[in-house]
Amino acid sequence: MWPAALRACCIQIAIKKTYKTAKLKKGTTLELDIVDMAFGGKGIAKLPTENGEFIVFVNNSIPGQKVAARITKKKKRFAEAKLIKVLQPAAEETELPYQRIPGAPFAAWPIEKQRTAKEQSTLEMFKRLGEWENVEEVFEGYIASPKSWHYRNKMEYSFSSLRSELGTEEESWDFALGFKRRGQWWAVENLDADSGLFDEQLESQLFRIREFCEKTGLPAWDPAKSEGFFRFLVVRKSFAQDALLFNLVTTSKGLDQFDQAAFVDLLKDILGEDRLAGVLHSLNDEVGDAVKQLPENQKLLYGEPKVVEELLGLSFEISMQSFFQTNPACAELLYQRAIAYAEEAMAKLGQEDLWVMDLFCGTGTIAQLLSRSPKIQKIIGVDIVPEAIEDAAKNAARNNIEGIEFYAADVRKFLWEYPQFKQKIGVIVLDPPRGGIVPKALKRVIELEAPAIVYISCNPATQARDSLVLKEAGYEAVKLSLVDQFPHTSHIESVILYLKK
Ligand SMILES: C[S@@+](CC[C@H](N)C(=O)[O-])C[C@H]1O[C@@H](n2cnc3c(N)ncnc32)[C@H](O)[C@@H]1O
Repeated sequence: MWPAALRACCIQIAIKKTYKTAKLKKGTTLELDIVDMAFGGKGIAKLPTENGEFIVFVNNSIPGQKVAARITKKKKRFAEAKLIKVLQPAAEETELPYQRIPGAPFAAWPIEKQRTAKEQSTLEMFKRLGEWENVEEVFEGYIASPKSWHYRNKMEYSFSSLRSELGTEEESWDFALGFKRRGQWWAVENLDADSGLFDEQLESQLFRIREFCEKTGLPAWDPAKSEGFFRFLVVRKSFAQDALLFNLVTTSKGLDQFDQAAFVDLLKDILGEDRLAGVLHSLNDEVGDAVKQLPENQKLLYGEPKVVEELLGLSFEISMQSFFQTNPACAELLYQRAIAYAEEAMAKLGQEDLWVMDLFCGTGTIAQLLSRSPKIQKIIGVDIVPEAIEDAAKNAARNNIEGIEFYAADVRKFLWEYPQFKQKIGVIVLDPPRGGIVPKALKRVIELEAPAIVYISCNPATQARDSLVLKEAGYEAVKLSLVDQFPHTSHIESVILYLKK
């Protein structure tokens, strides 16, 4: 018998496979062992090749998993691959009492593991993309979501006449309502049970909505022909009211055969009248695959077209098309941190009559919270969505807050058209959408010459890119916090305080 060490060594030699880099082509499917994680929820597999180690990044996979993944992009030393299937879960993954959905790829991974992976990979990314060497020194901590489950206040379900079998790539022509299978836009996996992310009462009965719609005889959206009747079901929830607002999006083809009153009755039956805030029906005849909730194409079938949410003692009326933070309990912590950074900057400035700008202000949440500060004389809020600005103005009135100037405008155009704000602003709060700030808009922001910027981002990678530009312009990042607004996903929110040198 060979000694144990020698036996182990021989086994390793036997199973260690060397890959030919030429064979690692786009379109090739591989079985991979995920050993680490990079920013953005990309699992890392390391393959030995004739040229040394070759890295494969697999979206939405976690260390410890064995996966099947297809190469989508190949470079000299690494490739990107699309997750096809988890062949073997990681040892740390747990059984869940929920239906797994594509939007929550890490749900079975303990939340503490998610935290470590998100924290480390985000700091690493800031160092690399943002050239931010001392990031650990200014990092003030990771704020966990107060709720790990049922934290979301909005869901968009899709209808499709192409159903994807759960957990497989098999598709069949069938009436489906749920979520699009990961990585593609045509086939939908039925949601037949609570996903653990949104509203348990609704999701455990969503199948009844599917059955009702199918029985009407009207077709679900056919992604191949770009036609059909049922397209999307968007649901917004208020935790304060404990009520849901629905928007059913259909085409107009067959509208006269659709019994709207019966649809409302079904929702009342599912939730009970107390939990049904309102029902809207929107028409969208465009072929593009976007929800499009234009108010001019909307009819209110029941209740109110809005819900009311409460955050940090203020109350906010939110319409279907306005942005509102998806995880309100965690948003309170995010806002508190952003306000603390703004206040710290204001204390340094030492003035009592500051002007503050809340750019990309949505329904004006941050502007209204800032209005409590005695050091601020004037607040200007800007957002491109007119309904969000209408909501912002109404919300300020509702909260008895006066004097905030809200503008419905593109930030870049606004700053171009109102040059009078240059050198007048003490603190700028920036909270752009996931794509970040377009370079011309960032240039205009820099031209304001504000001594401090508080930049909130739901995509730290674009924030890291913007940080380089801000650094060039003399802004030093002095504080950073990460906030887990999106448990079970690869996403993370970050808040940075920049001071002008
Ligand atoms: C991440 S949200 C932030 C909203 C707000 N600060 C909050 O916490 O509720 C980004 C906002 O940017 C707005 N937006 C997107 N592009 C814009 C642009 N070019 N100019 C102005 N606002 C824009 C969106 O309508 C959305 O309300």
